[in-house]
Amino acid sequence: MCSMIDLNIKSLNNVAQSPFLHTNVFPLTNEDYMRRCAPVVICNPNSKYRTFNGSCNNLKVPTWGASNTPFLRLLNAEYSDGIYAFRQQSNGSQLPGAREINTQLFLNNQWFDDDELNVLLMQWGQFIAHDISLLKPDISVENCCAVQNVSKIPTQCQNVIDIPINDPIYLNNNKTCMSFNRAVTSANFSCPLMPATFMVEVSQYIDGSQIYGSSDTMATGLRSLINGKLRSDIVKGNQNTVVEEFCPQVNRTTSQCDSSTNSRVCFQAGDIRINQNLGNALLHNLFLRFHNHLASKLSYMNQFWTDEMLYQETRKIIGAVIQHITYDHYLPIILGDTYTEYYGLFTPQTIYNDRINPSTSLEFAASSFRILHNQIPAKLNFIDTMYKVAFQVNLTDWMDRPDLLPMGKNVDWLIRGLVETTGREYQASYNQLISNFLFRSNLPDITGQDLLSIDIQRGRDVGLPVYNQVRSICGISRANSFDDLLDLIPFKAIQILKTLYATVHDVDLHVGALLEVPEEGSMVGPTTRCILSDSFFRYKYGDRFFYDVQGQPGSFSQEQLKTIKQINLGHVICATTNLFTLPLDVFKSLHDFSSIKWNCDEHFKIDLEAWREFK
Ligand code: HEM
Ligand SMILES: [Ca+2]
Repeated sequence: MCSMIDLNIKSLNNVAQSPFLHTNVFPLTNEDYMRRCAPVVICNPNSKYRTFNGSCNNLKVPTWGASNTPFLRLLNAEYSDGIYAFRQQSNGSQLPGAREINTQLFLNNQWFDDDELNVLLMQWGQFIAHDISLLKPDISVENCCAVQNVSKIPTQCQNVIDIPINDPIYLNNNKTCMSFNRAVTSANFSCPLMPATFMVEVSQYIDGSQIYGSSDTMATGLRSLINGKLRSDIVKGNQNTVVEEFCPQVNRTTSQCDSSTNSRVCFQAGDIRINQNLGNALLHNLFLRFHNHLASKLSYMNQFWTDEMLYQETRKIIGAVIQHITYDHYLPIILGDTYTEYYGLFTPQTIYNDRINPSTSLEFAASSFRILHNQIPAKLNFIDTMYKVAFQVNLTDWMDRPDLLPMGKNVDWLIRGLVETTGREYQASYNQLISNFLFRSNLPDITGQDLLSIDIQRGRDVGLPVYNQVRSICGISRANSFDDLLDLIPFKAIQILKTLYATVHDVDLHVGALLEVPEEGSMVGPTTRCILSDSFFRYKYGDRFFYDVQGQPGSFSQEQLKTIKQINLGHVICATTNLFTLPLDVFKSLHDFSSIKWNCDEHFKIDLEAWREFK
């Protein structure tokens, strides 16, 4: 385990880049934190296991990718004062309001075509997002709208979202303000830097930190310390038979849960967002069960293994499974399979490169990966064993309230719902409910929020570069006029952009990217695809513990790798629920239910023989 520093500054000058970015010039600020504030860390190069916070993965720059270190900037910060104030248009005027943009460009664009892909695909994306990124808003003032008339508006409340007077949804509520809290900066971590620098508060590698936690203390608190298992709540049936296992619960009044909602259940996991919505809470619960299931099997096989060995070996397998599902099953659908293969995101074996910075980029976290917010459905289906929709809930009615999950057969019914409900087709809009009624809370002034406006505003908060600049760093020609955008954005949308922005150089990254039409075979536009690929390239080639890297102290044996490569999300579902059958490709729903003949017992069995150790 690491303690204090051993930072080799020289190695920072020698970074390698992904093949997706067409530039060799990167912001100098990327190194400021490393030079001025990074703690000294001494690593054990022989450790077989990852640290919880991600440090010591890169032995030359041990803090790369660690929790509580800054986001990477691919391009310079865009602030009107060069430091922290929101960007202005090129003619010095204010940018169009984020909500104004949503109402003019996106709100009425929703259509209802379904895809053959299912809602589980969306949910996997969010689960991964929480593994690699957490940018916390400064919520020391809860409702920023309430402090707009005070003589000195608190800094984090100075950029609330204006609601236009003719807003189609909020019109009747006399709402003029939507609360927005700016994100905490490195100054909150005793490291004031200029321009504003933002910190990732989770381990940035794809390592299951949302399950296990991103610090030693958090990880220990989640362990049972018996037979390698995680702490859990067992819900018992009538005859005291064990029926279901859930993540442990904590009191709602803790910071983990929003006490303003009238709900009972508050789960605990490695990531504070576990309770944010039912689908996310569901995946967390399945992975907790999966961990405990694998730990039991390993312990039965290797009875002399200690709790620590069982826990760490299981954690290692779970991290590998998450990476395997992400790179081999999820990304080819999102980015296109020919593309992922061509650019080495989908390869038989990863060669680790210690010059690749594995950190999460701001462009990725504050915009590009959030483009997939457009996959979120308005409603979730709970589907029974007869494949009938037992009931339906609005996703936004259950934000921060996972109460439904431990009731009746809801775990089974919801996972069947995610698998059997077709997803939202790629489109330049978010669904109506998430665009208007996100976090509808009991507070009198807040009738609802708009995720798309928040995403646009968050981009400005962290000083994201404009759309045109990101296009060019991605090798797409820089537009000189609005009409040059016609290569990627539909004509009608460009006409509206002209009414909103002063010039084409002012268009926000999130706005331009969401309007782009995806290329054949991919689910996102070319600019988004470039930034997503850049990040997933970093998380793969910059991770010394990536599951198929060979020659490291913790590398899997060939036999073990073979087993991991056979596992998909279907195996996880079969091992942790009462479902008997699944589609073979678990991210695709089958409209014809009679064709679902893939039995859990036959097709989704896991054999851990490769982990048997002979003493
Ligand atoms: C299930 C529905 C989802 C809900 C309700 C939801 C909601 C949210 C909210 C409220 C935020 C924070 C906004 C802010 O204050 O800046 C956020 C951030 C984010 N979301 Fe989602 N989201 C969902 C699904 C997804 C999906 C499917 C993806 C990607 C595939 C995704 C990727 C992200 C990312 C990357 C962030 C930034 C994380 C950070 O750095 O803190 N989300 N989401
Ligand atoms: Ca992580």
